[in-house]
Amino acid sequence: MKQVPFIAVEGPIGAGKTTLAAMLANRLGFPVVKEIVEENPFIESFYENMEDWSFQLEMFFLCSRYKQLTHTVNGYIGKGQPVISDYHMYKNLIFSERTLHGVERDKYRQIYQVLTGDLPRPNVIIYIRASLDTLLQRIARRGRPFEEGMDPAYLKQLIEDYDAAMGKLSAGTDGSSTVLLTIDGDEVDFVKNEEQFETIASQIKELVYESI
Ligand SMILES: Nc1ncnc2c1ncn2[C@@H]1O[C@H](COP(=O)(O)OP(=O)(O)OP(=O)(O)O)[C@@H](O)[C@H]1O
Ligand SMILES: Nc1nc(=O)c2ncn([C@H]3C[C@H](O)[C@@H](CO)O3)c2[nH]1
Repeated sequence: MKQVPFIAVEGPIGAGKTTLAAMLANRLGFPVVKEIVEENPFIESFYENMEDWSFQLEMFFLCSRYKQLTHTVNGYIGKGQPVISDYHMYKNLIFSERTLHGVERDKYRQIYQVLTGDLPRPNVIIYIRASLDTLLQRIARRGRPFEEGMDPAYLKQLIEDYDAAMGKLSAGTDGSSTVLLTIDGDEVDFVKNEEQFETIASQIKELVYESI
């Protein structure tokens, strides 16, 4: 093994990132890093009025993820221990490029570069793609109150943004070398179908112990 396995699970809202990251961590015996959501003091206000609250919300996510990743590097990756995370730092840009505008977006981009420039990047990304219908169903079933009024057009846009961003990351245009494993979340049900989950786990094992 040449690199310490640093695996990120990504995909639009409700795709199943946290669920799959936890299942894989359990199966492979790796620690899991989960994003901080409910603690974000701006999330309810953001979903009520994105225009007014996006800068505060994006800055909170960016700073908390920066802090969390720094701890992860010091506690695990820097010591040669593998980690599975239910997000990639690049997620900050996927969302902020959509929600911020003008001066706030320019300032955010600069802060993003300063905070993330020297942080290690995942060497494997598991990208869960799913249709708008599937995502809306899962979000509704999960029942977070602040997501109840989410505009489907926002989610649809994020699906497209994710496709564009994952293509860019896998092509390595940001200077990193990343293996991208894409899962069709409409067809593959890793929660109910054990065989399908085992296939994903085997693919990851193979990548981790043979390629990276
Ligand atoms: N393959 C699946 N089949 C059916 N339900 C699923 C599947 N994956 C996840 N779910 C359910 O869908 C909901 C969303 O999953 P989860 O919270 O893991 O998504 P997420 O991508 O981490 O969401 P967020 O972007 O909001 O952090 C949860 O209720 C989960 O139990
Ligand atoms: N705008 C914005 N920027 C982010 O970086 C970000 N990360 C997560 N989220 C939203 C999606 C789910 O509702 C909920 C849980 O993922 O929080 C975000 N929203």
